[in-house]
Amino acid sequence: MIKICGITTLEDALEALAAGADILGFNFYPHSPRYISPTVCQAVVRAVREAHPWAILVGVFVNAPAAQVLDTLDTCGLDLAQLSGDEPPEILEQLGERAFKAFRPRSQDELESLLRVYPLRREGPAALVDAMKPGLYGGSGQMADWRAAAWLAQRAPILLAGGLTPENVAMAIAQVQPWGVDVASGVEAAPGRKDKIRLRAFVQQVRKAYVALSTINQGDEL
Ligand SMILES: O=C(O)c1ccccc1N[C@@H]1O[C@H](COP(=O)(O)O)[C@@H](O)[C@H]1O
Repeated sequence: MIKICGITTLEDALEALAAGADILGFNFYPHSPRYISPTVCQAVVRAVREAHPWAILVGVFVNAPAAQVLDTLDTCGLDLAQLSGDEPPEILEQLGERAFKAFRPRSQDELESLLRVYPLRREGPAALVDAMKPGLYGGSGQMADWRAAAWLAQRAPILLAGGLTPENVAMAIAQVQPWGVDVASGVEAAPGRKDKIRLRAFVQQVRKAYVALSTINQGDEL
C-alpha cells in the first residue's frame, strides 16, 4: 500500500492516484507547510471520490480533540484519522477503528512500551512508524528507526514513514517489510507541492520492491 501524504491541491491528489497511490493524506496541523483547510479538503475529496472511489483518504491531526477529529472527518468525507501528535491513548479508544496512531520511537524498547498502552487498529493501517525529530511531529525528511519498525511490521499491518524517497524506499521495504509506505517531503517539488516525476519514481520503486519481497518470501516457503 502506498500513502502519499501532505496533499494540498486537487491536481496533486489526482496525480498521486494516477501514479498508483492507494491512500492520500491531508494535513490539518496548522504549522505544517502541507496544511490544508477543511473547506479546501472537502472540495478535493468530493472530486477525488468521483474519479477514484476506492482510494483511502486520511486526515492527519496533531493534538486535536476527538470531537474535532470526528467532525473534520465527517465534514471532509475522510475515512481515517492519523494522530501524529502527543495524543493520549484514551483518544484512540474514543475514535476506535476510525483512527491510527503515528509512533515516533527512538528504539524498539520505546515502541514496545508505547504498545503496552496504545491500541492498534485491527486492520491495516494498524499504526504508522515515523522518525523522531525533536520539535517536529512529522514531515521531517528524517528516517525512522527501521529496526523498531521491522519488529512491529511482523506483528501488525503498519505504514512505514520518515524520510522515504524514490532512492531509498526499496531498501526500506526489503528491511522492514511493512504493510505499506508513507511519504510526504520525499516526493515534493517544494513544501506542499508534489513532483510528478518523483511521485511516479516512488511508486515504481515500491512496486518493484514488493515483487522482489514476495519472490523471496515464496522461496522461503518451499
Ligand atoms: O508533513 C508534515 O508536515 C507533518 C506535520 C505534522 C505531523 C505529520 C506530518 N507528516 C507526516 O510525517 C510523515 C513523514 O514525512 P516525510 O516523508 O519524512 O516528509 C508523512 O508521511 C506524514 O504522515
